[in-house]
Amino acid sequence: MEDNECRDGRKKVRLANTPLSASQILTHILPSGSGDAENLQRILRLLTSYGGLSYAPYVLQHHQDALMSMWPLVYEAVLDPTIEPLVKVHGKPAYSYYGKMPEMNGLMRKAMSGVSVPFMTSVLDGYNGFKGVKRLVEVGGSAGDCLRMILQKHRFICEGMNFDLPEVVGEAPSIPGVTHIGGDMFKSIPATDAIFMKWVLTTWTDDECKLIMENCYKALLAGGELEMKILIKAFLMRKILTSIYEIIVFRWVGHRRKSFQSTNLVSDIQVLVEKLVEGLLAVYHQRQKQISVFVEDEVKTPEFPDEVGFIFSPRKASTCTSDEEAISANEKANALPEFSLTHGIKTFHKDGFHDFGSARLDGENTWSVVSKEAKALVHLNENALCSSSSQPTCKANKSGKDAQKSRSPKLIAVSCKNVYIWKLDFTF
Ligand SMILES: C[S@@+](CC[C@H](N)C(=O)[O-])C[C@H]1O[C@@H](n2cnc3c(N)ncnc32)[C@H](O)[C@@H]1O
Repeated sequence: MEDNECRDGRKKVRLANTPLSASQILTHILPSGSGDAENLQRILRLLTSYGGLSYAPYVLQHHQDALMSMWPLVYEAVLDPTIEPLVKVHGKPAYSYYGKMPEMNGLMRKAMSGVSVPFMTSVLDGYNGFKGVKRLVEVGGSAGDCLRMILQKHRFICEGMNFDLPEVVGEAPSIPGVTHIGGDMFKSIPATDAIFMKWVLTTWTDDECKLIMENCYKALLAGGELEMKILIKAFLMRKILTSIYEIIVFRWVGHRRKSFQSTNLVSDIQVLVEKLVEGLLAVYHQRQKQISVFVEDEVKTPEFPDEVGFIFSPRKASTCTSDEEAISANEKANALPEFSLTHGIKTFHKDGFHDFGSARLDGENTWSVVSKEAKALVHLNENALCSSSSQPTCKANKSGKDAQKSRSPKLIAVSCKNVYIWKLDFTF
């Protein structure tokens, strides 16, 4: 056999410019016939390049000496949780340490680009929750890849701000329409009308997350001309290398300032964060139990805004529109009742819902399946709620404007095999 040939069963295959399967590659590099093609395939899949990006920097980043050296101390986190292992080894928490090491910082940025760009491609494929947003801040946006992709898809967003640590944005590439802003999310976040945050809260403790979210809330208060309702949507996706990731979009929609002013910011935040944490835990635990649907106590009729492509957003989102247009559009779309928040999440088990998540999900191509399942879920919930009680809201839901007003969605999560959509609506 020539050097540029390999064997595929009985056939000889030329190597040049031909896609090769893992077993074909194996016969060429190990002509004795040994080796495991499936494992080779797995490694190749991990290292596949996507337009020049790959998971390789992520793998390298997690195997740097500086990070590996903390593993022998991991057990000490149990004995003494006051100092994390990385601080014990290097005297600083991770991000402060990276900040002093330009090479580590650069690798971190590349690692995030390698995992985030393909990930965001599939998220943006199915998510339309940015309609009406004009100014968008990404908190902890690293090199700005996610923001760039959001702005490329949604031309109506006039201004993008990538907010990250000064050492990180200092080296970030320039991106049309995006301003890189250095700062500390634990201190303050630039005023804006919407915030995108992905894979940031995962790093921090509950108390730290509360602080970050409180700053998000303040940034929206300072920047948002649209108020009344905070819409939080969190998308949790389980991916190959890690457990559960979070993506959150915060934004104001609707406008009714007077009802907002009557609420207490600190306790709202408290409840909001508790709900977020509870919601994340509920979704996580339910996933473990392979149960598909959770609905909070007081849900009457679940509302799925635009992330699954139906209800909401009557406005054409092709250009930067005026605030008035945005407000009136949002008013129509969000004729929601006064502020109400409740504690506690009840898990909702219903025979027949188990079929959710049974649809086959192939890797990245999950959103259309999620969308279908979400629609079916709405339908099932409406039927279940209307038929199971004499709730007056069910009747109201059947007719036009009243139906909109009677909706008081609190929390709903849909789980599929490896994707979770999670959202919370807070109405003021
Ligand atoms: C896991 S990365 C996620 C990057 C990006 N969101 C993505 O999904 O590709 C977390 C980001 O949070 C940033 N970060 C950490 N501490 C921060 C702080 N105090 N203020 C602002 N950003 C911070 C890091 O520099 C890093 O870019």
